[in-house]
Amino acid sequence: MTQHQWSAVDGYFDTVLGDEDPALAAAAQAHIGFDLPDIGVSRSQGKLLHLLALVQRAERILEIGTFGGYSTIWLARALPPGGRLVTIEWERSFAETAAGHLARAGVADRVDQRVGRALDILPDLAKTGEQPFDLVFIDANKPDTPEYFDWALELSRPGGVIVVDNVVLGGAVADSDDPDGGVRGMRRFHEKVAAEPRVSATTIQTVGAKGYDGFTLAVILPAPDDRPEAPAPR
Ligand SMILES: C[S@@+](CC[C@H](N)C(=O)[O-])C[C@H]1O[C@@H](n2cnc3c(N)ncnc32)[C@H](O)[C@@H]1O
Repeated sequence: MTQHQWSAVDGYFDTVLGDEDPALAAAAQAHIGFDLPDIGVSRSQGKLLHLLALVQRAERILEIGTFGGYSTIWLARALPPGGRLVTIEWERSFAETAAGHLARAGVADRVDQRVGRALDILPDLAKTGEQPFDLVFIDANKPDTPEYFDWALELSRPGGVIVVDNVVLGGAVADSDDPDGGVRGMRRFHEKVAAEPRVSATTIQTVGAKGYDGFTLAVILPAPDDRPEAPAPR
C-alpha cells in the first residue's frame, strides 16, 4: 500500500459518503491561506469525532488545538441545544480564521474560543466552572501531550472520553531512540496512560489522506466504589 492508494480510498469515501458541506470544506482549506501543510483531521476522522460525541451524548466538549476550526465544527455539530464546546488555540491568526469558519458553519453560538498557550488556559477552566467535560480532544503541540492528558483527566467527569490525535507519528513512536520532541511526548503519554488506574485506553493505527498515524481513545472509569459489582463466580 502507498500514500497514493490511501488518499484515493479516502477520496472515494469522501465522495460516496458526501457529508462535508461548504462550511466544512472551507475550514478544511484553512492551511492554504497560511502556506502550511494540511494539519487538520481528515473528513473521516472529523466524522469519527462527531460520532463519538453523539455516542457519548456529550454536552460539554473541550478541544486543545483549534487551527482553522475543522474538527471544532464536526464536534460542535454533535452538541445538543444548550451544549458548549471550549477550544484552545495558541496562534491568534489561526483562531481568527477559525472564528470565520465557525460562524459560517452556524456553530459560533455554542463555541467558546480561547486564545493562548493551552497549559496557561487549562488551569483557568478548572476555576471557572466550565468543567466537567464529557469529551476532550487533544490535538495541539505534541511534546506537551502528557500534560494535556493530565488536565483532561482533571477536567472530565467519570465516564468521560479522551481522544488524542497523532500518537503514531508515521511509526516513529515505536523507536525508543528517536530524539524528536513529539515522539518523546507520545511515548511519555502512553507510559502515563499505562500507569493510570482511572482510565481504560487503546491506540489505533490509521492510514489515509493524512498518511500513517493513529489516535488513542481513553475512557475515564467510575471511582472503584461506584463500579458495578462483578457477578459472583459460579
Ligand atoms: C494539528 S493543529 C489542530 C487541528 C485541528 N484540531 C483540526 O483537526 O482541524 C494543532 C494546533 O495546535 C496549536 N498549538 C500549538 N501549540 C499550542 C499550545 N501550546 N497551546 C495551544 N495551541 C497550540 C497550533 O497552533 C495548531 O493550530
